[in-house]
Amino acid sequence: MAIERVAVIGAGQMGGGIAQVAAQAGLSVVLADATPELAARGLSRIAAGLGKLVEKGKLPASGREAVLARIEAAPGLEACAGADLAIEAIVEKEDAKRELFQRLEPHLGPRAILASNTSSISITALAAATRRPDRFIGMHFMNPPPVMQLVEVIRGLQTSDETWAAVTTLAKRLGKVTVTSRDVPGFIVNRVLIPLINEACFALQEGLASAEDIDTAVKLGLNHPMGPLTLADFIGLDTCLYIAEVLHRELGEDKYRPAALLRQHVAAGWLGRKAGRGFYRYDG
Ligand SMILES: CC(=O)CC(=O)SCCNC(=O)CCNC(=O)[C@H](O)C(C)(C)COP(=O)(O)OP(=O)(O)OC[C@H]1O[C@@H](n2cnc3c(N)ncnc32)[C@H](O)[C@@H]1OP(=O)(O)O
Ligand SMILES: NC(=O)C1=CN([C@@H]2O[C@H](COP(=O)(O)OP(=O)(O)OC[C@H]3O[C@@H](n4cnc5c(N)ncnc54)[C@H](OP(=O)(O)O)[C@@H]3O)[C@@H](O)[C@H]2O)C=CC1
Repeated sequence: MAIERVAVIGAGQMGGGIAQVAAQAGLSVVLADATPELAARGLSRIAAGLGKLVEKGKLPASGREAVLARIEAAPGLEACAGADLAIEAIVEKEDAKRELFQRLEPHLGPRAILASNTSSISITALAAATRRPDRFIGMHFMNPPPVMQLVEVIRGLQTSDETWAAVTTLAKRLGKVTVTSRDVPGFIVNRVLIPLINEACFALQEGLASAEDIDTAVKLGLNHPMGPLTLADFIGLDTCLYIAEVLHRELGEDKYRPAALLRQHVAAGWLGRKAGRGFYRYDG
């Protein structure tokens, strides 16, 4: 089935980025969040991101307007009616996601596909909470979605071949490279990344070196674009903790236990760049 109209639910850093990518590829997009303010905030972040591209001469000003015109920012879920695909990008909590899908489904047509951008939660379990488990799939974009090439496609036990083919084709139309993962906690990327970030938190907690030196060592020593603590701040420390908890609980091995320092930062509300403070401070 061809996908022309996409709804993105959750206008945070990922939802906004996914909406932007879809609109840049010519699709019609609804960006929904709980309140008008949150939906509008998502849209203004997209406008700012596109503005950077105009400044760099990579997009004409008219192109920016055309992309923005394809995105409707909406409070609530009613505006998602008519979507061929709904991509959920709300907080990384299973209960919240299940509840959202149950509220969303009555607004969608019977053939619409449901996708979750979850970083770690079982697609099979989320699918089972809906009435269309065969048309449910994981579509995991990387942060920031407009820049990163990869989309992980995660098949739940019930995902049909048709759903997989439609979503993989769409991801390619969005200019992304896809990999397909089985539905195992953390999938591919976070199975590898979150233990790295968590280990950096343990290293900091143990006083192995300063945050700056841990980051510089990994950045320059391994040629990563960002050190792991900077990357954790960029992802959001709450999101990193929730993913680490899923890995620990579901894979059942002590090696995945989240560092106490990570828990403490989240408890303090130091959630990273989006909160103005994480392992580092971000002014303005
Ligand atoms: C947690 C999970 O579940 C999974 C995950 O996502 S894990 C996290 C994965 N992400 C990463 O690992 C990111 C690592 N960091 C990086 O790759 C880089 O630091 C970064 C891309 C984030 C920023 O790179 P940078 O060079 O410092 O920034 P910047 O120069 O502003 O942007 C880089 C390019 O992206 C483009 N860009 C930035 N924002 C953009 C936007 N909103 N829309 C379109 N293009 C954008 C810029 O135009 C620029 O392009 P050129 O190089 O061609 O000029
Ligand atoms: N950050 C990252 O690097 C990546 C994250 N992801 C995944 O994407 C999803 C979103 O992450 P991210 O964008 O970083 O998170 P953000 O915190 O930036 O955004 C989440 C958005 O969803 C809203 N929201 C939260 N709970 C609900 C709810 N119950 N109903 C409706 N809206 C809600 C939030 O509103 P409010 O601000 O009011 O809470 C916010 O606007 C998570 O599943 C995460 O694991 C995937 C890849 C990378």
